[in-house]
Amino acid sequence: MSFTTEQHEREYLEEIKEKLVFAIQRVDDRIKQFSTELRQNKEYIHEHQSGLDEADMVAAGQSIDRMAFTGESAVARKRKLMKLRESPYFGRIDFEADGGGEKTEVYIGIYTFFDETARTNLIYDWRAPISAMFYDFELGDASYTTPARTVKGEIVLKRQYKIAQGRMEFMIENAVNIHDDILQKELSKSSDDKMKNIVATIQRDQNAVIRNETAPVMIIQGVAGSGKTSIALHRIAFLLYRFRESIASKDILILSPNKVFADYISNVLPELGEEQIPEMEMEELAMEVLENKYRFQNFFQQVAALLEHHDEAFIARVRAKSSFEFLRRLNQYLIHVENNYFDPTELHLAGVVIPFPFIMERFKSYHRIPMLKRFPEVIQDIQQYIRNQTKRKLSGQEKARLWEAVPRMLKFSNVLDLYKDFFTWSGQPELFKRTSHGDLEYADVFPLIYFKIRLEGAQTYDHVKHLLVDEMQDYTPVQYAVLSRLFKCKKTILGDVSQQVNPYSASDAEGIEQVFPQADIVKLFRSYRSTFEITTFAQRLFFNPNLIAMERHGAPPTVTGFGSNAEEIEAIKKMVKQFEQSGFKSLGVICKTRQQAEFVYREVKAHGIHLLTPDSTHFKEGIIITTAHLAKGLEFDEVIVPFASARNYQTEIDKRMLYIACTRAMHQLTLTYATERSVFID
Ligand SMILES: Nc1ncnc2c1ncn2[C@@H]1O[C@H](COP(=O)(O)OP(=O)(O)OP(=O)(O)O)[C@@H](O)[C@H]1O
Repeated sequence: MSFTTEQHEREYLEEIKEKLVFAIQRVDDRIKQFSTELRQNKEYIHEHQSGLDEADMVAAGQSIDRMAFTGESAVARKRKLMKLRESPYFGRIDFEADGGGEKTEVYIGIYTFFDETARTNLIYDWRAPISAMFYDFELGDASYTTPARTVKGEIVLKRQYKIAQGRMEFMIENAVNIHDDILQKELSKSSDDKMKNIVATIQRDQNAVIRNETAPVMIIQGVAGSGKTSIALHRIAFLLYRFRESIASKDILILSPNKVFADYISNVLPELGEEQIPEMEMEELAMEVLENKYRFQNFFQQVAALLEHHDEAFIARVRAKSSFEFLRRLNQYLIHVENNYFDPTELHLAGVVIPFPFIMERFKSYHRIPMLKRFPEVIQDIQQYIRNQTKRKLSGQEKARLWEAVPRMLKFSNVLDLYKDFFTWSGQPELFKRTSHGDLEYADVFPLIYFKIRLEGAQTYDHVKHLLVDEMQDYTPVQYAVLSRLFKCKKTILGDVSQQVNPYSASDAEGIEQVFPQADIVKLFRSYRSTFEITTFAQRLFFNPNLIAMERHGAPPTVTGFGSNAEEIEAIKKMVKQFEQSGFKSLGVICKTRQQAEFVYREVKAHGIHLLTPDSTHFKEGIIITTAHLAKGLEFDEVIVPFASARNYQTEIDKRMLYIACTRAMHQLTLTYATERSVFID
């Protein structure tokens, strides 16, 4: 790149920064003006309170609310401008539309910056239609689509910039495939904080997912570190921008695996200028739909039970309830119930005989209403039948008799009883068992909810306009059937089938597609998180022939054996100390079980080390000791996996945990064991 080009860009950056400073001043003045007016209005109301009638008070209140809202928007605008001043843009394309139009210089940043004096867009939001070309095309023919039309033309120049604290660190002229240099730089950085935005380096296939506006259900199946969660959050930011008239952050819901993960990703949308979206865990949803009427085991407890004891009967129960076949059987049984469990008898009331076929026919005619909710309709029809015969209204006592007789014609009155009956009907009563505490097993919770929805109905979540489901592999077809009935909105569902924490109960994209046949499936094979060496190591645990590892190199993972656990712990303590001097910012010590994590925590305990358990609600920076289950979705510069011994990692579920733990490492991975190493890393 010529010196003059770079010099020119640096000057242009200064020009833009000046304009930003000027814009910030103007917003500041407006904010001051709003707050003065607001104060004056409040004072006026206070002073004239006695002279104002109710209507005046309401009007004054509304005016204050309006002013406060406008003031808040100005404050938000100022925040965005301040951020832009630090890093105004990261890319530029010069585009010539076909038909001899003018060349447009499109500088792309995290937000729009519109120069009100010149009435031009100085910076385009990365989500603007024209900005899509930055991600989709290199130099040459290009096009972009607006809601109204497709514009074709040519990109004649393309540049990338790294601007931090208002200073241009470097710029790259893109004659060929651009993204790799800057992407490599971004990926090799240390990470000490929560998840970050990736707007400057979104890849083409990722961009297609982010900007997909049409899919009613979008399933993203991607290998570990392929950017699924990042993409899903950028997709939400995109949808909030594209459909800003009809969708706000509060209308989106993310079903997240746990509170730590929810906290870990909570920075991304605010960084992109959007508000955080509401979050819920599956268990919270279950509790809400079941109206807190049942006590049940949660998913963490189910997985812990599977890890701690190899109980064949328990595994069989979990496995049976996670198949698509199970959902099919539930549906078959519901048809059986519909056809056989309402058994009307002839009724004698008010001197009239109501024949049972009439009652049956009325009951069936309401097949669209859940069975347990049909009685009011059927009873009303019977009353009408009697009125037609007797030409009089029924007495209170007669009505009470009807209300007693009709519900009794149904062979059950309680959803849980019916759910238990399902197992008798299917000839497998042994598949229903409560935990040793008398709670429902986790595997029964969503089938029970499914029955509740079908038999009693349930509240729906119509206020949710987009549902995001992360870690899709951990949910069963029945869970998806429940989600499809509760949430009628569009959905983005993402996960990685190799990262199941419960191999007996997991879904892949094709399985989920059976519940959502209208879904678009996208598969991502390029892994960005880990060095080539770490990805290659993890591939030996679960080989995916389609996976593409980043050509980013680092130290090969090490596997170190010790004579005893005590020696192993001493070595881990040393590694933690070394980490503190290493220049890395985050370390995850990832164990198989909670007990092991607690043990390491007690042994290594030192200032600044955090233990994450299923009860934790926040992600912590620095050194974290936790389990593979909880570490899922997180990442660390360095990962230590203790107790990688033959005894500790021997079953299928153990292997999954090991895989999850290893794939959390970005730059360095160390496994330790005492006596004999696990066969999985042999
Ligand atoms: N286009 C990109 N530019 C820069 N960084 C990226 C890009 N795509 C992904 N990354 C980085 O790769 C890492 C993994 O991303 P993310 O956590 O979203 O992946 P994931 O597929 O959800 O991972 P996992 O399933 O293993 O938890 C993150 O550090 C993310 O910032």
